[in-house]
Amino acid sequence: MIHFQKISKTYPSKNGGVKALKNVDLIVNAREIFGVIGLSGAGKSTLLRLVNGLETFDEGNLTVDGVNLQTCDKKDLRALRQNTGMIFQHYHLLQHRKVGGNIAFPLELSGESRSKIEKKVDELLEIVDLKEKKHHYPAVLSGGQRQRVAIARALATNPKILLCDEATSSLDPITGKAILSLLEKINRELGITILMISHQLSAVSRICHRVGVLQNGEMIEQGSKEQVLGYPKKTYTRALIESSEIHGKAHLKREVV
Ligand SMILES: Nc1ncnc2c1ncn2[C@@H]1O[C@H](COP(=O)(O)OP(=O)(O)OP(=O)(O)O)[C@@H](O)[C@H]1O
Repeated sequence: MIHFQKISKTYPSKNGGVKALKNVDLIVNAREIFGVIGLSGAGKSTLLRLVNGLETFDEGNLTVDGVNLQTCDKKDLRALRQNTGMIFQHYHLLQHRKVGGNIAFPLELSGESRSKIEKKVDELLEIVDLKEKKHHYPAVLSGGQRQRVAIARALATNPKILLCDEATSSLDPITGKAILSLLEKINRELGITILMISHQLSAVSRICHRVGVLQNGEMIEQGSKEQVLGYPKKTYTRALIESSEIHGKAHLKREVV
């Protein structure tokens, strides 16, 4: 479980600081897919990066699978990072390593034996359906294939949580859907909790169980996907939906009891 309690974060600036997050309360339950939406600059990336300690916060309390981010030591933080995979819009693969080498990288860092690494790499290639590309360099892969490699690499250390930063935003709609289906499968079959941020409401609407809406650093609304996207309470959320591809999608309303 990821538990944000009254989290605030200000970046220093010449004009007295940019308030990126203001008193954010949020619970992401174990094994759910939670999506955070909001306009550019709303604070989505900041919120995501707090979860694995890539960013720090000023006020509040954040616990991730029982680890308190404010009080934990370096050892706890290392363990938390092993337990938390992350994927990005632009994949961030190591260009000089082949697909197998990219997936092996986190395992090499954690000192696993060669035989264990080989076995795990093959297992992960099977999950992301990319066995035949093991000995290819990232440069010769399509965007969707690169994202599959990034997903396999993120899963190498058997994380319980996967953070997705605009994971499908650079992909065409069909490839994006295939990646979303893969994320859904990972959530369902491996029980991995997924926290995703996206400006594509269609991506969030497709796979998330619950959704939160950030506006200027404030979490203004959160609830089930059907509630938030089908029956938004806030004008800001309504405007986001009306300007998106999901506007008018009946399935969001039908599913509300
Ligand atoms: N390292 C930084 N230093 C100063 N200000 C920052 C820094 N990172 C983010 N900000 C500011 O914090 C606010 C929130 O940024 P953040 O990147 O979290 O938003 P976002 O919703 O992810 O935006 P986008 O969708 O454009 O990536 C913005 O006003 C941004 O300019």
